[in-house]
Amino acid sequence: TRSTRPQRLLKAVQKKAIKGDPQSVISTIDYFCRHSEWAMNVGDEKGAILDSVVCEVSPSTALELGTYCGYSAVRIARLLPPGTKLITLEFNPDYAAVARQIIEYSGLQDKICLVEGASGDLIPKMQELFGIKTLDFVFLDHWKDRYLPDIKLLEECQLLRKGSILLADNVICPGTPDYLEYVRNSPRYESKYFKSHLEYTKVEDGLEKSVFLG
Ligand SMILES: CCNc1ncnc2c1ncn2[C@@H]1O[C@H](/C=C/CNC(=O)c2cc(-c3ccc(F)cc3)cc(O)c2O)[C@@H](O)[C@H]1O
Ligand SMILES: [Mg+2]
Repeated sequence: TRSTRPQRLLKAVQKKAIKGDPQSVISTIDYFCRHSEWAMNVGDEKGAILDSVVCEVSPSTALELGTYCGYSAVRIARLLPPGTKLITLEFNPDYAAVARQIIEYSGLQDKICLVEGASGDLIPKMQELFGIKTLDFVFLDHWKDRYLPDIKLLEECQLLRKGSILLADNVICPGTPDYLEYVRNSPRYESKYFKSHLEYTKVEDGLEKSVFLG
């Protein structure tokens, strides 16, 4: 049967990227998605904004919702201080399998904990599963109608503390209107929009950075 797009993306990484070199894996994926097949990675333009927020927060505990092929997991983990880990949740086993191989190829497997499962099931178990109290940084890039219910769940599970940073992809395209309305109007968040473009295109998109105020 025909290969899937994530499998073709993985093949391009294994063929063209330098093993153990995260930047080379990132550049190879961006080149493939710009010149061969578009894929829904956060991409290089929004990725640079993601990088700057990760560097600014320098999180001890970081969570990503929606691993897909692992592109943003590699982007985030390559910037994490030694001894810190990114937890990334992915509920599609085929995508998780590709992501594991891309993460391993980049050499960052010791800084990334990829957990297969749905955010709604795993978030309530995070403290016990990973021995964490709260999260310093959360990157949201999974199903757009799940951003709002999942941050409400993070609040309920007391996984956010005063100063926790949420960074959400695609708040314009495909768009997350209910999430935006919530973080921009809730007294519990201070929100800021970073205008950019949909990965590998000229279409407007952006990231929303929200600080939990406790
Ligand atoms: C059920 C909710 N919980 C979940 N828990 C764990 N993993 C989840 C979950 N939802 C979805 N996922 C996974 O996250 C990923 C889903 C991402 C959804 N992203 C998008 O739809 C998306 C879509 C576009 C886009 C933009 C313009 C277009 F014309 C076409 C597509 C661009 C993006 O940057 C996107 O992120 C998949 O790997 C999926 O298996
Ligand atoms: Mg996205």
